[in-house]
Amino acid sequence: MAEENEDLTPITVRFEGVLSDSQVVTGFLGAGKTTLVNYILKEQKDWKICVLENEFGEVAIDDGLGEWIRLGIQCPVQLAESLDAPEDLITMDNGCICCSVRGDLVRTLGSLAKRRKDFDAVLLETTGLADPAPIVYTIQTNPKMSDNYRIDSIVSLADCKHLASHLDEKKPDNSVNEALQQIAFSDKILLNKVDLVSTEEKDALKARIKNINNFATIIETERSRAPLEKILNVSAFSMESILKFDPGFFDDEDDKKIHNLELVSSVGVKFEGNLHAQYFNMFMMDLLRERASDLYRTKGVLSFHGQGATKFVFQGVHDQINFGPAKNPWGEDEKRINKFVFIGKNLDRKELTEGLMECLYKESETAK
Ligand SMILES: Nc1nc2c(ncn2[C@@H]2O[C@H](COP(=O)(O)OP(=O)(O)OP(=O)(O)O)[C@@H](O)[C@H]2O)c(=O)[nH]1
Repeated sequence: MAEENEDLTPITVRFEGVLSDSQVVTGFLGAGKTTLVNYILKEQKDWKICVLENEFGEVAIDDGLGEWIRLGIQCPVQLAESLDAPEDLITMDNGCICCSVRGDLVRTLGSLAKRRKDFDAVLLETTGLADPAPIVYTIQTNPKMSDNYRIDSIVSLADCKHLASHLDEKKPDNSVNEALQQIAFSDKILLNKVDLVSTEEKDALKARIKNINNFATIIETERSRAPLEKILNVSAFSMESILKFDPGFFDDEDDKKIHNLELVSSVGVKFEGNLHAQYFNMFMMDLLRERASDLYRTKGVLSFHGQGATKFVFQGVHDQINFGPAKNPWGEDEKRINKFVFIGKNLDRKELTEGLMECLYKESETAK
């Protein structure tokens, strides 16, 4: 607790190299997360990476506790200090990362922040049963965290052989299907263990994943060996990344309807015009009040009436939304196309589209 209150190194500039990237690696039990982490540590030579692993297995079963284990910092240059010292081992309060570990994550990342010069990035490997949302919340909502870390991307391992059955699993009322949630949250999905399935099985799973999260990039892998440039330092989570929406995302609506067997799906909405700031705020407030728990990810690129060429972007996880101007304004000849992405449960495309279009600014409103 004492550590949480300690001051961290002051930050002068954000998003310009002083922050450490943090990569969240998630995926169901046995999907290949550790294989990915080992592969990254072995193959990449440019970054000093610190790995945090949240174990929830034998330790948890034995004594009800899990542990954040700092596995070590891998770097091209030998570090002076050993990270195997006992004080580097941080014990969780209780249970799984998605339930109660936030305090420990803050403490761990907080103490690591003081040694930021020793590493460039943090890899957080969740347990196979973790819901990634609390990690995102922790890093984004705690100022000490958001001043020191930015989430580069959420990478999910999908086991080609077993994911479908995990997705099919019916959970008791009100409990989440973790496998589904991990897919819904991800920016990058590694379709792993392709060696164990036929092309047809693989394609079927891919279609199903796209139906849940059509926004994430899917990369087929064996032994988690994804091209590093596609998964590291990709800024896939950032608000700016939403400006790089796959143009096809908004077009193949029919395709998404066909397989809509899951409750979780992705909906893209785009239309031209300027939004009425007040109406849009009201729309979002209502939506989040009623549906925050169903909305895993939201992203948007917006043009507002009265804001000149400023392009706005937002991205959110449940009810926590980051909103602000994009790095670059609207181009002189650029059409003011607003784009929105929603990934969540029970999404109604028509309702979302109509609700958003009602937020359009109409010239008649200032005519009087
Ligand atoms: N056939 C095959 N096996 C793989 C592949 N990738 C990983 N494995 C194996 O799958 C098993 C589980 O891999 P891990 O990397 O430990 O999976 P994990 O997601 O970290 O597992 P948990 O920590 O239990 O959640 C290991 O025996 C790996 O060697 C693959 O592409 N093909």
